[in-house]
Amino acid sequence: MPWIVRVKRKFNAAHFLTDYHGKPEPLHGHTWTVEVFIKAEELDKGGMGVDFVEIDNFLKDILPDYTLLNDVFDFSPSAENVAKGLYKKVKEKYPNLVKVVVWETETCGAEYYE
Ligand SMILES: Nc1nc2c(c(=O)[nH]1)N=C([C@H](O)[C@H](O)COP(=O)(O)OP(=O)(O)OP(=O)(O)O)CN2
Ligand SMILES: [Zn+2]
Repeated sequence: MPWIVRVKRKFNAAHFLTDYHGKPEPLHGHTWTVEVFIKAEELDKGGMGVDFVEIDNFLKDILPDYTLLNDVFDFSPSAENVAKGLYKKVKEKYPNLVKVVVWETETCGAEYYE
């Protein structure tokens, strides 16, 4: 019986879409929220699938906090593309990753899975 272990973390970053309805968007920032979903097929003796703290520390290391996302990624940093970029990174560490959800605001976000 599988479980999905979920961890959410916020980061602050600026970005602009390089082609927003035909022209570059003005530079602006968001407090982004990232949530990762990792499948656990079994639990350890303590009842954990994957330790929240370990995942959170990993996210802390890799999330591009206080950056310009256009400098970090070689694609237009939409929520969709940021979700895909982060999925690739998290998947290297956690092969059981199911999906990554990225929220630009409280109400607008995108998720990526394969
Ligand atoms: N599918 C997507 N749509 C949009 C994305 C995206 O990543 N994926 N991104 C943007 C912009 O980057 C932007 O974040 C939208 O900004 P926002 O400030 O919310 O735009 P508003 O005009 O609504 O601004 P207000 O502050 O609410 O006036 C757009 N779309
Ligand atoms: Zn934006």
